[in-house]
Amino acid sequence: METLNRTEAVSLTGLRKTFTTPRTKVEAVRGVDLSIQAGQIVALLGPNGAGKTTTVDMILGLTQPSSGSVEVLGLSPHRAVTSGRVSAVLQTGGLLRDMTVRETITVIATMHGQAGRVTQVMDRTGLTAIAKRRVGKCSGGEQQRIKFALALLPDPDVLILDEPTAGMDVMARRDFWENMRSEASSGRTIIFATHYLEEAQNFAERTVLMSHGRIVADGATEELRKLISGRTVSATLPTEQAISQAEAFDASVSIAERNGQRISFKCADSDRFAQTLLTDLGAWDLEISAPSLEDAFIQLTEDAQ
Ligand SMILES: Nc1ncnc2c1ncn2[C@@H]1O[C@H](COP(=O)(O)OP(=O)(O)OP(=O)(O)O)[C@@H](O)[C@H]1O
Repeated sequence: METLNRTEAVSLTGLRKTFTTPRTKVEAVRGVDLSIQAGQIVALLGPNGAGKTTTVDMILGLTQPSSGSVEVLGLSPHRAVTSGRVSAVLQTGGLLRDMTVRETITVIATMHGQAGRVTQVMDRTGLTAIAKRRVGKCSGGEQQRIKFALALLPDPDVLILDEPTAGMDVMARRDFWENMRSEASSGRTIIFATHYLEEAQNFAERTVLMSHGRIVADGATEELRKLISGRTVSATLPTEQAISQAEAFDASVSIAERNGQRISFKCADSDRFAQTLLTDLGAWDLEISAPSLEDAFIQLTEDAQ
């Protein structure tokens, strides 16, 4: 049945999860509202303990919210997952070590009634070359690729990945994301949790930053990248004329803060700008700083208001 939200892949409303143990209460997710449209690629970025896994688990129906609601493709998580329209690559969840790679893919494919997709999925995930290898002999990165292949078997509309490159070296990470890129171009909605800003930058069009169970900011990853790539250069300048000349250095330079002759400039090319300040404009006490991820996001949210 068509619903009004037919272009909405995931909708989270007032989502909360509190884990209660005999000793403590952990508010893992503290009121998350999030709407992800079909076809978007979204990074859930945040440090350890931010609540990313708990959120992903609620989207997949693996954990029940304490309050709030989750809809996936207009369905309950359970219905969306059992219909094969949503699948996931999770941090936990074991593979059987004694089976070969091909056996693993074939068994799960058969269970889903997708035996015809085994060869295609193995080719697409680069597993054909290691088809006869026992899973227990596969590297961490190869095992992640197997999980990725299993997630692709039902040909899902929504693919959720919880730190999919954990345990991979740099090369394996690069290969993995290249693969994902081609999956994304086929119009799937992809949501992935990561600790790495770089992964969000390289892959997601939208980044949702979580911290302490809340969404701290939500915006276009490109905007974030621009904010992060800029630098703040602070220096004391001798004259008003030197300050004006510094401001005219290039179009990216602007004054962020001024305290007498002590000025903080924002700029794109900090190395060249700093050199000009010191050698041509007689500046001293020069400091260069990069905005932290949190700083950048605070600015993003302020800009959005
Ligand atoms: N089953 C549980 N029982 C008690 N506390 C839990 C449980 N699961 C998660 N937590 C706590 O909830 C908080 C959020 O954890 P969660 O795993 O969602 O964060 P995360 O952002 O995914 O972190 P990581 O990047 O380390 O996976 C943490 O403080 C964690 O210790």
